Amino acid sequence: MGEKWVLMKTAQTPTNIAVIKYWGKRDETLILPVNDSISVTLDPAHLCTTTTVAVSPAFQQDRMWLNGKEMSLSGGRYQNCLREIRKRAREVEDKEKGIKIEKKDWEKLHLHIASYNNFPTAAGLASSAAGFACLVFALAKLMNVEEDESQLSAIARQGSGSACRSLFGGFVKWIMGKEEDGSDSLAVQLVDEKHWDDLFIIIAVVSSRQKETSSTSGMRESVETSLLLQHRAKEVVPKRTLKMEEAIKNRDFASFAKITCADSNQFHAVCLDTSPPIFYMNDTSHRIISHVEKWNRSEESPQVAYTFDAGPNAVLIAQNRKAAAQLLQRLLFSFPPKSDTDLDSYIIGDKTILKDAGLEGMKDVEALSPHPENGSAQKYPGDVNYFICTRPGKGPVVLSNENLALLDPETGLPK
Ligand SMILES: Nc1ncnc2c1ncn2[C@@H]1O[C@H](COP(=O)(O)OP(=O)(O)OP(=O)(O)O)[C@@H](O)[C@H]1O
Ligand SMILES: C[C@@](O)(CCOP(=O)(O)OP(=O)(O)O)CC(=O)O
Repeated sequence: MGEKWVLMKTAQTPTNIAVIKYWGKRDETLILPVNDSISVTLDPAHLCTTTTVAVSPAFQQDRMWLNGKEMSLSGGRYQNCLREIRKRAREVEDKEKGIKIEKKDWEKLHLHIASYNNFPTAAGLASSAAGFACLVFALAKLMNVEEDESQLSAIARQGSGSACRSLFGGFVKWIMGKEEDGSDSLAVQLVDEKHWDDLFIIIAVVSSRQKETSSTSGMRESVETSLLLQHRAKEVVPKRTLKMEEAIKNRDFASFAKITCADSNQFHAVCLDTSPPIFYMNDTSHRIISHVEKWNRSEESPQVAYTFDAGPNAVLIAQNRKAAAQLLQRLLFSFPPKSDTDLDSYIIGDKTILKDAGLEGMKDVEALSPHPENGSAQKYPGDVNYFICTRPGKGPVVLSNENLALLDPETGLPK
């Protein structure tokens, strides 16, 4: 194999937000959780990872570039994913390019990987979930791997637990499994993204000053010190997961919202029950919860569910566009942008919701009046960095348009 050919594949993968949280491992290396979890996949049109993987006999070593900067692949999580996917690589033939790779060649051939997140990395928006899912999915396509998405999810899981849920669109369950080798700890799709397409999601990216504890170390500390975590994993989550599956199947928003909020709150209670306690939410997060709770209580049935991961950002799931438009009015009244920010950069993603909310410019935001149920007309300009408007979305796809590849087809280096 002295030739200079380069063979590539590019894939795009969504991120996801858990409505029943994964928090705690029973095996740190294999990344096996102490409970099942359920998530909704977010529309990749607004939040996604694109990854190009390439193989060539000319490559001297495995290399990776994340958002244009070369990074090390020596970490255990990357090595585990690469090893597991290489094991499953099969013969690949591209007759047009005159390339033939035998199964055994994959052991010696090196890879180049370039990845780009269209949203901030390591900012509490689950970049590791989309990132590892995309890496595994793209490599599986390049290497002609036979395994289905669930089996690939068990590999992505070894990069970051929550990544296993990004192999599917719609609503996804990560089954914790029982086997010691982790072979049955994988994700399955509950319903696809079309099943409940009324839902609309608004993410408040909340400004935070302090550096948070990473999910990995936070959950390790919770497993070591929180009795509430033990109770949650054994008694609460198994029952809650069944109820959540029912709510999703029946599109029962009242039940969905109740369980989603309760589970987010219990996850943060576990963090407080950890020694030393971990604080992921801040005053702005608490204010958003209080707004949503008051509004839901003032209506006949809940309009919005909230959930927070290991950080202060609020993910707000509205039962439909109408509720989302009303939510946006409420949010923009209390959390307007700073005076030097325009609405166009403050509301990103699916901006069509602005029109539904009657908010075409800053003057409409300034004209908003307080909502009676809130009981406070106080404003907090600048406490939210920006809002991302999105919806439940589809799972990973291969991008066949070569122009979208992140590596040069001749050199295999970043474009
Ligand atoms: N596109 C990507 N491809 C491969 N790895 C990625 C990618 N994006 C992020 N990662 C990995 O994930 C790490 C960031 O994960 P981290 O858990 O700190 O943040 P996050 O996932 O954005 O936020 P959170 O877990 O709090 O929601 C990066 O340092 C990198 O190792
Ligand atoms: C709060 C969470 O977002 C925790 C996610 O944890 P990670 O998947 O980031 O942790 P590692 O498996 O150690 O990489 C809840 C969830 O996504 O279920």
